[in-house]
Amino acid sequence: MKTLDLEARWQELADVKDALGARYWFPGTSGNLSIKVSDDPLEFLVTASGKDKYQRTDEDFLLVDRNNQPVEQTGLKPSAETLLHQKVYELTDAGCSLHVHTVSNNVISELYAEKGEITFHQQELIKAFNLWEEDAVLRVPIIENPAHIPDLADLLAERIEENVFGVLIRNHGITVWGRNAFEAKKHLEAFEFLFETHLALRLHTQGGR
Ligand SMILES: CSCCC(=O)C(=O)COP(=O)(O)O
Ligand SMILES: [Zn+2]
Repeated sequence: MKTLDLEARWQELADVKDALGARYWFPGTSGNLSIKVSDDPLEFLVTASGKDKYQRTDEDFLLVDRNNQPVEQTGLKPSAETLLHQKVYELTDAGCSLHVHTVSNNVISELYAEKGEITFHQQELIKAFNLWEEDAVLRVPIIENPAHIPDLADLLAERIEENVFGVLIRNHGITVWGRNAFEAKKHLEAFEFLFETHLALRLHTQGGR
C-alpha cells in the first residue's frame, strides 16, 4: 500500500465526514465511517471510537486489517462497529462504508421492524441507486440490534445481497455502502431523503399512523 494512496483516501473520508457533520448526522459521538485502502490484503481506514465526529483532527482515522486490528502501533481504538465495515468489504464491491444515526432512520427502523424491510418505488430518487425502470423497487432490510457486535455483524451479513445498498439497524441507525466515497455518500443522502419524505407523507396522509 502506497503512502500517497493512504493520504488520498484519508482526505476523501475526512471530506465526507465534514459533509455529513454539516448535516448533524453524528449526534452524541455516534456514527462511524470507513474507506478501503487495499483489497489484497484487505486494509481500510476507519474512524477512531468514541470521538466527536464533528471535529476534524489528525487522529480521526486509523488503518485496520481484515481482522479489524490496527496495522500500526497506535493509542487509537477502532470503531466498536468496525466488524460491520469489514463484512461490507468482504461481501460487496464497496470501497466506502458509512454508518449514521438519524431521527428519520431510527423512526423508520422501528415502524417497519416487524416487516423486516421497507421498500420504495415510484420515487425519483431511487435512481440514485441506479434503479431506472418505472417498476423498479428499492429494498432496505431492517435487522435487530443485538449488543454483541459479532451477532449484529452476522445479521447484517445475512441481509447483504444484490441491489441492497444499505441495511437499517432497529432503533440504532443505518449502514450504507458504495463503490467509492462519492457513491456511498450519494446512497446515504438518498436513503435519508426517502425516509424523511416517507415520514412526512405518513404524517400528512395517515396522521402519523
Ligand atoms: C454513542 S453511540 C453508540 C455506539 C455507536 O452506535 C456508534 O455508532 C459509534 O461507535 P464508535 O465506536 O464508532 O464511536
Ligand atoms: Zn452506531
